[in-house]
Amino acid sequence: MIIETYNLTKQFNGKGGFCDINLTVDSGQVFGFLGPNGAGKSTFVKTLVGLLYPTSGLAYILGKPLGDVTVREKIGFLPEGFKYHDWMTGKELMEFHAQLYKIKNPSKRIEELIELVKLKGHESKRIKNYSKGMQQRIGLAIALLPDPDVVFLDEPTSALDPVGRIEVREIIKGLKAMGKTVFLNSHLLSEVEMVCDEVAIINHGHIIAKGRLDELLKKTTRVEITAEGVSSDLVDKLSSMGDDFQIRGNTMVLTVKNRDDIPLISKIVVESGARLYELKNHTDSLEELFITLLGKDEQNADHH
Ligand SMILES: Nc1ncnc2c1ncn2[C@@H]1O[C@H](COP(=O)(O)OP(=O)(O)OP(=O)(O)O)[C@@H](O)[C@H]1O
Repeated sequence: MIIETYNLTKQFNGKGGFCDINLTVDSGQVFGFLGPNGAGKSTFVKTLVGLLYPTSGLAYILGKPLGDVTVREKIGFLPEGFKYHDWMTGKELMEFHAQLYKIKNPSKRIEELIELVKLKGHESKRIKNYSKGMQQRIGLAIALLPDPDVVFLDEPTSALDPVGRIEVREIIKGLKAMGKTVFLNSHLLSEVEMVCDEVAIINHGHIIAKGRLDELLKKTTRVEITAEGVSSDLVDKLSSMGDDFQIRGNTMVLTVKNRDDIPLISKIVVESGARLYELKNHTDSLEELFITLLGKDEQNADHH
């Protein structure tokens, strides 16, 4: 296990931050940590990389407790909106960070990374002349300098244009292919949907959903059935098969946990004697799931 947290909590004078987070991230995963602004994503990552001290709970990175110095050498971190020494050139900035990481003979590594983040030809320009996207990419190269086993990226694409986003997405996929674990903080859901294996959704410092992306999305298949001659018996049966059952005229709508329930639903409708005109299903995108879960959490909220 690369990351394990047990009731990990960080609060600032009893407020903000995050609370009782239990997460595990397997080796080689791209893990998406999602939540609206102020949900606690950055505080969580800063706590994991050792920049903030937790209020309570336990966590292990690469099997070692938080703050272990040997682990810090194997962690890469791209902070959100980091302000670099902008009078330095890209190459100087990387050399400076290589020194901090105590990397011996870093020239080859620096060259490879500059290539990887597509800054070849720009390495002798000063950071202040870099575009936001280039600054983000040099930050990514710095995060990768120690050849980390796990890399934490806090909103790596928020400053980027669509082309830059695709490039960062490709880099993340490349890291995964190299067997690295990537922990990605983001509020850009479609991005996460394209690269992540597992996600956790955080709201007001609490996890409101987590799991494999494909399974979370499977859980919310909306089925719309249009039929005539619907008996009350059929209504009873269908309403017990899923959540949020509604009936409007000839149309019944329900949410089923498992997409594989759909053939069964059509069988039940037909066998009840009703005439089935249409059966549509719609699996939520991550964005729709996110909005639904946040909405439910706000309704049930007793934590804010
Ligand atoms: N140093 C601090 N002192 C006091 N409160 C803080 C501090 N840092 C963060 N918070 C509070 O903790 C909560 C979580 O903030 P955090 O920055 O972790 O959220 P986030 O999900 O990363 O949001 P964003 O996407 O806007 O960066 C917020 O309510 C924030 O105001």
